[in-house]
Amino acid sequence: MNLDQLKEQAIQLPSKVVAVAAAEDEEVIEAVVNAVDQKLATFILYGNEEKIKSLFTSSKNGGYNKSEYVKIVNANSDKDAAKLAVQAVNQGIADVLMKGMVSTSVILKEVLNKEYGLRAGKVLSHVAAFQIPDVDRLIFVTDAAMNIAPDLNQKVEIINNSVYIARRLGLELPKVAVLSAVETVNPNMVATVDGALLAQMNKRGQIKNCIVDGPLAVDNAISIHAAQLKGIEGEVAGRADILVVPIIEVGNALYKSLVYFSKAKVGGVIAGAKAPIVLTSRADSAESKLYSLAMAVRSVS
Ligand SMILES: CCCC(=O)SCCNC(=O)CCNC(=O)[C@H](O)C(C)(C)COP(=O)(O)OP(=O)(O)OC[C@H]1O[C@@H](n2cnc3c(N)ncnc32)[C@H](O)[C@@H]1OP(=O)(O)O
Repeated sequence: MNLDQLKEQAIQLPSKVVAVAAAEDEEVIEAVVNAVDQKLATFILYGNEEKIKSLFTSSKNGGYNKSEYVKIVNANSDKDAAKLAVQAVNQGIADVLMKGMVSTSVILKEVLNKEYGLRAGKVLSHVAAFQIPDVDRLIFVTDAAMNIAPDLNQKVEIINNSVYIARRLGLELPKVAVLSAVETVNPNMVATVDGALLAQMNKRGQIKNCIVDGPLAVDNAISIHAAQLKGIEGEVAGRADILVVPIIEVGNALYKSLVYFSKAKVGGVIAGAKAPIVLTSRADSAESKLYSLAMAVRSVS
């Protein structure tokens, strides 16, 4: 499966309503126009109404002629836009939340709001799916965007969320590599200890529906040759589908390196909430935002 096939599958599903927080951004509007044209979703756009309309009328987006599929709701600030969009999802008016030109922490704080947010009693975490040139499968990376320095229990939930998304996308038994700098346990490196514990928890049935191994370095997680050179055996080494990073900085650097150095395509969602949340980086392309929307639609249906 690649991201275009994923998008095609999502298009076949009943259309979903997406609430966008602070939609006044060219790439966001381009993604919205593409999604509407491809019948992927309909939208409620929260933000500066005037700016949003002017972006629609810019030549690239071909005029605001999508009113049947796009509703605009004026908001006085980014925070207001985030709050209104979150509330729309909470109230079931929309099925998916999408971040526009609002900072990640502002929208996530609204998502975590106890009164009107999207908590579902689980850890929320980001799952990104990469289509990398010369790699024959999607590679999932988690968590590059939400949990800053997760502890062992949070890592269990981060794995569960990523496995849920991978399975929704058709991977029956995802192979999960818990990343560290080395593949042996070093008590001074928490990530190696957590990797070993998570692998054991998986063997004992405490983490289900996947095969977990760790600690593994990136090379022996994704390259069979590298794994063989180190004498690392097992079903995950060299064949990992999901890479679990120890801290957000590692995930974020891996995410951006794949996009900028390897020309990877990416889609991503936050899982574990009442509804999927599309949280791409501001610099992500309109295409990437569309893949993220497809991933969200696919994971909610
Ligand atoms: C990948 C492309 C996109 C990007 O590049 S994104 C850029 C990088 N990402 C970021 O900057 C966001 C990093 N994360 C954060 O800033 C913060 O963790 C975040 C999500 C805003 C939460 O911050 P705060 O509101 O300060 O959180 P806090 O620790 O004080 O907790 C407040 C309440 O929320 C809860 N909470 C926090 N993170 C959670 C999670 N992941 N899942 C479920 N619940 C969570 C936390 O337990 C606490 O609950 P309670 O009030 O004790 O009931």
